[in-house]
Amino acid sequence: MAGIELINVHKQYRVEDRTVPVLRGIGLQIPERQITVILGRSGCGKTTLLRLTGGLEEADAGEIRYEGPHRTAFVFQEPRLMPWLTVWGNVTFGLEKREISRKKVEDIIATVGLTGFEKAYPSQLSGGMQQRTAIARALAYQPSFIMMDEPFAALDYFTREQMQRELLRVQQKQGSSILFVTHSIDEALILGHRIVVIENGLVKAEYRVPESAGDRNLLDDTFISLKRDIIKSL
Ligand SMILES: Nc1ncnc2c1ncn2[C@@H]1O[C@H](COP(=O)(O)OP(=O)(O)OP(=O)(O)O)[C@@H](O)[C@H]1O
Repeated sequence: MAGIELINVHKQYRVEDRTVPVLRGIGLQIPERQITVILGRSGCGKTTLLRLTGGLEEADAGEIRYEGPHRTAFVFQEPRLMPWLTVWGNVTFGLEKREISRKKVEDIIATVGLTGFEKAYPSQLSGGMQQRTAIARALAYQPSFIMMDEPFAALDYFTREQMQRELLRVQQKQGSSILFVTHSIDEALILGHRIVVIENGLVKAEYRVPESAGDRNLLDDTFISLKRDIIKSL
């Protein structure tokens, strides 16, 4: 299976004279062209797992194997846009002209619903629009994987719901490979093709969301029973 494989990954931090073990032997397959959600309580090591998988930090032990070409983009809780650049400037920041065509940038901006705002500055955008710009920037980088760390956590309920639906649509359209961290079970159920529950630095449980789940009505029996199972495992 193409994607990323984590084999017995360990990570600990030192805080003053204490050692804080965070990941204690994570084994995980992260397939391409799907959304894999990492779910767990606050402090269980989700962000650490994402940072290691994305190459921002190194594991103390174990192995992270990338199959195929490897290029990672990140989307964080805050959009982290350059305030002095427009939407267009932010989306294309750091990219050479030959790396991406004008048409492709226009398509990506359209995909995230920002057509007409290319010349706007971050201060002129709502929180949701800023986060859409951050997602467009990640897509423009044409990564093999997008690492998303609670990207909608700072948004209000309605914007968050809308952004989740939009992300699913974008993922389906682009066939993107996404690793998505959240502590919200509902968000995991709305977005995940696979949901991985982390506890005590280990993979506690893995769930596959049935393909037939279609447009993801969380009040469907399938989702209610899946949610019940996840709550039991948390
Ligand atoms: N750079 C660091 N130095 C020391 N300790 C750290 C560092 N980064 C994370 N930790 C510790 O590792 C543990 C896991 O942190 P992490 O941010 O991965 O958890 P999380 O599951 O993403 O939490 P949350 O949902 O609250 O964001 C925490 O106890 C945290 O204090």
